[in-house]
Amino acid sequence: MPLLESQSAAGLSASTPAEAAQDGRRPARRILFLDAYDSFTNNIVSLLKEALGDDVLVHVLHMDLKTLHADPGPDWTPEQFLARLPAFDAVVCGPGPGSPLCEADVGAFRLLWRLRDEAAVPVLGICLGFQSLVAHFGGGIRRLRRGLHGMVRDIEHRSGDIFAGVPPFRATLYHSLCADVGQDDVSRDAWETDMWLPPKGAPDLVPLAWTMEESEDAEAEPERILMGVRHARLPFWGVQYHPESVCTDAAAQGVLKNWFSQALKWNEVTGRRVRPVDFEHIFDSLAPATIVERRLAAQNHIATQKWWRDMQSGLAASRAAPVYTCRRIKLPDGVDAADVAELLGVGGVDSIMLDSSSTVNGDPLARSSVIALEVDQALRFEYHVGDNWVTLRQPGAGGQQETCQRIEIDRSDEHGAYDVWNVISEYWQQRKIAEEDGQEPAFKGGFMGFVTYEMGLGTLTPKSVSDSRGHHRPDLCFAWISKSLVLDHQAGVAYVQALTVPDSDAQSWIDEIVAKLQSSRAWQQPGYGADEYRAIAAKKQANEALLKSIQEPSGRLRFNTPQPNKYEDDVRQCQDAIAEGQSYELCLTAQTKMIRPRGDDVPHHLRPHGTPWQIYRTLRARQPAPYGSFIRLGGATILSSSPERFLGHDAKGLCSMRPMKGTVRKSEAVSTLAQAEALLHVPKEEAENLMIVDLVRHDLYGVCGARNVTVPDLLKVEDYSSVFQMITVVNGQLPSSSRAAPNGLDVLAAALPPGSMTGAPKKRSCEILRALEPEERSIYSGVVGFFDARGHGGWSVTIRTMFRWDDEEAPPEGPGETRPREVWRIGAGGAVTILSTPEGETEEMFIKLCGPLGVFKDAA
Ligand SMILES: C=C(O[C@@H]1C=C(C(=O)O)C=C[C@H]1O)C(=O)O
Ligand SMILES: NC(=O)CC[C@H](N)C(=O)O
Repeated sequence: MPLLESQSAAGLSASTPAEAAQDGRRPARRILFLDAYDSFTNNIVSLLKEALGDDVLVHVLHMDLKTLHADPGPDWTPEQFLARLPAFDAVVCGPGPGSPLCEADVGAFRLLWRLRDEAAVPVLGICLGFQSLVAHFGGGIRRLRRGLHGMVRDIEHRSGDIFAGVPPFRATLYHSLCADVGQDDVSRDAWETDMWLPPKGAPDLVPLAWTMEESEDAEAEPERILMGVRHARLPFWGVQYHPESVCTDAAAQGVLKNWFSQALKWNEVTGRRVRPVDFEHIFDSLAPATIVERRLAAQNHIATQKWWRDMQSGLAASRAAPVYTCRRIKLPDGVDAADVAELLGVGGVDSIMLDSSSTVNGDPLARSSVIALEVDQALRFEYHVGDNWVTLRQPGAGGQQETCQRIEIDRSDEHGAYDVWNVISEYWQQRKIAEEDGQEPAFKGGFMGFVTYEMGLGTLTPKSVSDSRGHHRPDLCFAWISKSLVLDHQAGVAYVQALTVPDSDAQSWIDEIVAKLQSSRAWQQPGYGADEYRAIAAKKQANEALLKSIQEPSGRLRFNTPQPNKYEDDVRQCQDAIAEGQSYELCLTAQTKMIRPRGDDVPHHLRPHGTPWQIYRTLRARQPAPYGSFIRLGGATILSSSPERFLGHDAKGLCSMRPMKGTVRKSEAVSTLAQAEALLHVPKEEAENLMIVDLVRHDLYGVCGARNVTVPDLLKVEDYSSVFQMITVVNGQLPSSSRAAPNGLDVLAAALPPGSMTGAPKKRSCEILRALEPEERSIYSGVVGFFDARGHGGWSVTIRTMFRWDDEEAPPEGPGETRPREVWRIGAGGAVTILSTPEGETEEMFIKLCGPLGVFKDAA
C-alpha cells in the first residue's frame, strides 16, 4: 500500500522530464544512495542536495537492500533492485566499515559494476564505494601504511574530468585501506607522467586524483594514495576522500556537480532513459518535507495502533491538560543548589537533581540547576530492552498500593523499540504547554530521568543486547515531574513551579515552598553547607597514590579496578580493528567496581558519613561540572559530574549537541588554556573530535533533514576542574509543521548511544566494543536529563559518574557482617584511534576514573 501518495507523486510520476518541460520547470532528478551502514551517510545526502539543488531527490537504501527504518516500504530483492534502477538518474555508493573485498560489507555495490550498455547506470563511489569500484576493475586493495581517519589532506588533481575547473582543495580522509594500482612500482622519474595513465594491472581505470602522504621516516618515499578514479568507458567514478566532512573545503562540491552533469550527459548520449517503474516507494529520504509527511502519515494511522489505544485509559490517561503555576523569586548570590536540595528532602530514594555545580567557578555553561520535588509521587515510565511493553508505574502514597499499567509495543520488526519513544511522546503531547515570551526557566515540569547505553544499542544493533541479561532493570526510566524548583544561577532568580490538574491547590503549595526557602539557612547564609565537603574535597590524593592506596584492604571498601595490561591489550585490539578498516575510531571503556557494606537505608541526616547524597556532595565539591546530577530512580542511584552535554533543544526545534573529544589532565606543566590548546590542537586530537563531529552531524541530519545542520563552534578547548577538553558545537533545526513536527525526543531516540561514547561508524563500532567489553555499560555511557512540557530538553552524557543498582549485591565479607554488600560502578575510557598508544589510552582512562574513584574512597 503506498503510504504517502503525495510523496511518490512528487518523487516520480509528477516530474517526468516531459511533464516538467511542459510547465517550464527543470525536471526533478533522482539519485539512489546505497548506504553501507556508515555514520556519515546523511552528511553526503545533504551535501548532494546542497551541491546539486534541492530538486534532486535522494532515495537512501542500505547496501544489503534493507529499507531504512523510516521508509515504510519492504526490503528490496536483488531483482527488484535491478528492475528499479531505471527510475534513477544515478547511484552513489557510500562509505562504510569493512572491506570492499567482503561481500557482506559492500552488498549491492557489486551488482552495479556488472551492468553494461543500456543497463549501466552512472555511479559515484565514495570511500568504500570507490574501493569497491577499483577492486572490481582489476585494482588491488591493501592497507595504508597507517590509517588516515579524520585527517585533512591536499587532493592533487589535473582539473580533468569530474575535477574540471575545481580549484585545489583539502579534504578529510577516513580510511585504513587503499587502492593498489601498482603505483609503488613506478619509479620516481616516471611518476609525474605515469601517475595519470591507466595502470597496467587495471587498464580500465583512469586515475584522476592523488594525495601524497609524507612518511614518518624522512628517508622513505611518500605514500602514493589514489584519491579519484573513473572507468575508461563505463559511467563509473569514485573518490577516496570524504566530500561531506565539515573539514573538506567547500570547493570540493565542484566535483559532485561535475560528476552529476557527466552522469546526465551519459544518460543523454547513450539514450539511457530514466523512467517511472512500477514502484511507488521512492522518497526524497532526507528532505525535511518527507520527514514531516511521514509523521503525518504515521499520525493518521495512530488510532490503529494497539499501544495508542491502550493509552486512552488508566494511568496513561491521567493528569492530562495540566495547568502551569509558578512564582519567580530572587535567588540570593552564592546560594548553593545542594543546600537547597537538602532542605527540600533530596537525597533519599526517589530524587532527581540536575546540578550546574560549576557555577561556583563562573562557568558560563553552568546556567541552571533543576530540583524535582515530590518525585515519590511521580508517574514513571520504564522500559527494559527486549520487552514488548512499557510499564507505567504510579508509586503508592499515603498507605496506598503502587499501581501499574503495561502498554504493549510491537517489536515484530527489529526497530520496534522506537515505539517506546512514541509512548512517551504521546503522553507528552496530551500534557504539552505553550511557551511564553520573555524570561523562562530551563525546565517547567515534565519528564526527567535516565537512559542506559543498552537502550541505544537496542535500536542500533538489536542483537548486541542479549535476551538473558540476568536482570530486569529499566534501560529507560522517566518520571513525569509536576513540582519543581529551578535555580537560574546566572539571572539570579528561582522558579517554584507546579504543573498540576486545574483544581489542585498549587498556589498554597508554592507559598509554602517559597516561605521555606526564604526563611532557610541556605538562602540566608549562602553556601553554609559546603565547608564540610570542601574540606574532604581538598584532601584529594594524587592519582598514583590513590590507585596504590585502594589496593590495600581496608576491610570496609573493596575496589576492583581495570587491569592496565588487559586495557592495553584491548586498545591494541581496537587498533587492529581500525587497521582492518572495521572502524575509524573506537571509544573503549572499562568499569571499576566498588563494594561496601550497605549504607543507603540510613537517612543522611542520621548518618555521619557515606550516604549517596554525601558522596555526591563531595563529588560536586571536588569536581564541579555544568551537567552534574544526583538521581535515585527506578532502582538506580546516579552520582554524576558530567562535563558533556549530549543534546539540548528548545520548543522551536533548535537542537544543539556538544561532542567532547580530546582530554588533557591539568598539572603544573599544563595549567593554562593556552598550554592546553597547544596540546589539543594537534592532528591526533583534532581528528578524534572531527570524527565525532561528522557523526553527530549525520545523526542530526537524520531527524532535522538535509541542509538543516550547522557547526558554529569547531574544536574549541574548554577549561574544567581537573581536565581541559576539546568540544565542538553542532546545531540542527527540526522541520516545523503545526501537527507533525519531530521534537527533541525524536532526536534523542535517533542519536543514542552518544557518538562520543561509541566511535564511528557507530553501528560497527558498537559491535566491536560489545565483543571486547565484558559487561554492560548500563548507566555509564547513557544520558540523564529532561524533556519538559514545552518541549525543551537537556541531556548530558553519563560520564565521570558513579552509579549503583539496588538489586546488585555482593556477599558480606567483613567480620560479623551478615547482610549482602552494595556494588557501585564507575566507567571510564576514551577514544582509540590509529594514533593512540596503549599506554597513553590507559593513562587517560585512569585519569578519568580517578576523579570519582577518589571521591568514593574518601566519602563512602
Ligand atoms: C569515555 C569517556 O569520555 C569520553 C571520551 C572523551 C575522549 O576520548 O577524549 C572525552 C569525553 C567523553 O566523550 C569517559 O569519561 O569515560
Ligand atoms: N570511510 C570508508 O568508507 C572506509 C572504507 C574502508 N572501510 C577503509 O577503512 O578503508
